[in-house]
Amino acid sequence: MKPVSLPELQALLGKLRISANTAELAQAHGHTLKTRAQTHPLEQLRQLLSDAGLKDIQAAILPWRRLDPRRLPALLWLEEQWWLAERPAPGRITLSRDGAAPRECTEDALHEAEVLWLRGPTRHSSDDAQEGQGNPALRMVWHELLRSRGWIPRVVMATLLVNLLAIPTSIFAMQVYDRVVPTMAYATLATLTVGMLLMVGLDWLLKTLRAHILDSVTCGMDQRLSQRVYEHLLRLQLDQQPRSLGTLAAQVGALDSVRQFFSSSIIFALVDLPFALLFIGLIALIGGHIGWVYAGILPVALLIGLYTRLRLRRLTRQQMMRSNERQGLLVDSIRGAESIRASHAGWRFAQDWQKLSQSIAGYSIQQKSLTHFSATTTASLSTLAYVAAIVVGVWQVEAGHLTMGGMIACSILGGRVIAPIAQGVQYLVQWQQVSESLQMVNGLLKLNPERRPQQTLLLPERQPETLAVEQLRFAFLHSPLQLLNLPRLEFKSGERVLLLGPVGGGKSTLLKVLAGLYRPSEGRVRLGDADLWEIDPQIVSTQVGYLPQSVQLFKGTLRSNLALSGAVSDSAMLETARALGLDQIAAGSPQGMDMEISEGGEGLSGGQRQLVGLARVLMARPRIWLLDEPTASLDGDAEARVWQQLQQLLRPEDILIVSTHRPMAAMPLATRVIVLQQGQVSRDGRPDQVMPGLMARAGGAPITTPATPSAAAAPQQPSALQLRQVRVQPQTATPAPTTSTPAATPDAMAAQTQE
Ligand SMILES: Nc1ncnc2c1ncn2[C@@H]1O[C@H](COP(=O)(O)OP(=O)(O)OP(=O)(O)O)[C@@H](O)[C@H]1O
Repeated sequence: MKPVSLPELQALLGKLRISANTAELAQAHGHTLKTRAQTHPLEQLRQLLSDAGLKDIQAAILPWRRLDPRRLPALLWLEEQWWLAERPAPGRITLSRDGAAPRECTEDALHEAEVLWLRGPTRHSSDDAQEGQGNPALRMVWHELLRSRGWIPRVVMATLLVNLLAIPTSIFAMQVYDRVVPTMAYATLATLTVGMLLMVGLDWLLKTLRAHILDSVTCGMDQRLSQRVYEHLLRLQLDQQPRSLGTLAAQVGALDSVRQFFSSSIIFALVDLPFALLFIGLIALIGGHIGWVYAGILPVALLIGLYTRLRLRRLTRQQMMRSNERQGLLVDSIRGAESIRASHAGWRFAQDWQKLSQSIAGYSIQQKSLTHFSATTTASLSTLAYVAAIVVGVWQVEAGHLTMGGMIACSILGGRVIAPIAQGVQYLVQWQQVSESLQMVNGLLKLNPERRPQQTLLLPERQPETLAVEQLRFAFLHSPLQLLNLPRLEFKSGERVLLLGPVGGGKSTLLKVLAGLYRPSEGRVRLGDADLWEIDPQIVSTQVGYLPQSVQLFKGTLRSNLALSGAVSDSAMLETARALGLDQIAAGSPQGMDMEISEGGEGLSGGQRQLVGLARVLMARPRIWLLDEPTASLDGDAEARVWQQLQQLLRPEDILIVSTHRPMAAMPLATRVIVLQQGQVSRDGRPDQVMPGLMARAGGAPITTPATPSAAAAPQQPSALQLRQVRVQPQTATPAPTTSTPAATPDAMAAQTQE
């Protein structure tokens, strides 16, 4: 493969909207060709991009069949030349290169091609969120805020009265200075004082009432908002879920600051700010030119707020990103404490933590100093405004336009102007933080839910006879790797399928797609006659049972973990627990089935966790059973028990699809074997057609496997591979033979399937 040609690279960068300086790129290209002529084109490209100042660009070279075509444009190495490949429409690919006429071809024609794929700098979630689709988080907060509007007039009224009470206070001061002090009129003073006491009492009452109303409104709102975000998280299309736990947790938590900001700022905008303007008018009425002093500080304060906000923008973003990373690191280190300890990797994690903390601290210091700058500048500005008001007041008194009392009243009212202005500056500064939080929540809310809202879902009454995929392709969001490419694969009623293949071959991914957990990037999954994604997920989950490769247990009891959805009778649970040997765990605990399980299933062994997961599927008795490595953590006896149970529970019309690296133990059940390699079916047939070839390649003696369920009792030959004792009842009524079956190791299976 030759080094990447410059015109095609420039064209690709242009298509990807990665701005590059043409001269620098050309210079870097020439330099790389000279200095790194012997290195791999990918290495050359990385060096070239780095020399041209293009940082954070991901690059990968992969065979065409591994590329998710939706990730085009990319460069293609075809016919000993680099081409720019684009996909104007599904199934259509256009190829172009400098000096050649563009041409169109089908995806199949590119089978031999290699792809050079580039991806621009990872954008911050907020950048994504700003694109087109509006601001769902903001809409949601406003919707909840205005949902029961009854609280707004009450709070506005209370705040209005509290503000109005400032007027009597200033009038009181004015009267005392102008009337009481010159004449020593104690009766007037007493009346005014009683009046003021009443005002203070009323002020206290109103403020308490307002706080109470606001608290109860925001508590209810908090509940509803967090519930909506959490439910969205639960309904999220699983293949789109962010991989960083830190980001995910932060996205859910970010709503809090948004809500708090809006519920307090709405009062500010509705009452405090208009009142500040009203008070400026009142000051102008009483003190003439003093009003200008307060009117003047408004724009200055606004400028301070805007300037601080602007400066905070990048800092807040960076600080949040680092905080999310640190959160993710914390979660990882708690979950992986054993591995960290065992590998003596603590120092590396501590180092990462230190780096992140240092970076967060750096941003925090800058952030804090900016926030302090705005707060102290506004405070100084307020004092300056007060001094200026007094100076102008003296001048006004001298001119005979203002009394002494009027001047005092103006300074009291001035306090009522300055407080909201200072508050407004803080809101402006806070808004930066809040808008970042909003973008984070948006990042989560914009991820697609499993089913479209308002989608009319199908509710098929008949049990499905088949499960099939058609023209299926699957790739994770933002990944160029096509993990599944299956033109057609059908599973019929009564089939017992073993899914084999090397590590990373796509077995788990296929099972998740079949279970409706991952949505195909292209193509369809058909459950019976309907598209699985058109069927109500409740129906899908009753018809399709899925056992994940690693079973997750949750904080609670053994009972609550077994009956995760709560819809299982006690007798069914006990029966299944007994059949799988789980009753022995319960018997070993004083609380029996109510024995406590900690977060993440701590307290149970790996095998026991797997049994709990299996029990969940067994109790659900689905029509289609999708089991991912169901016995990987079990010993021989437990494994045999599992297959026995499955054999008893499976109805003749049920479909069983099992992914496994230990196929021989499950062989008596199997009626079909599929080998999946790099997301494609490399073999598919009856066990007696597929297995001998596989075993021979794996270095084991060919074995006789049942072609049909009735042939399952046929004794099997032990191979040179690892021997495993299992006792499995054949599917027929014939007595169960005790078989010594070889278990192919993952490595062996990987070797077997190399074409
Ligand atoms: N969440 C993910 N994001 C991106 N790639 C993933 C993700 N999960 C799995 N993959 C990739 O998908 C490919 C197929 O993985 P999968 O788990 O389906 O393989 P498998 O055949 O079940 O392997 P194993 O036998 O080890 O369980 C792997 O190359 C893996 O790197």
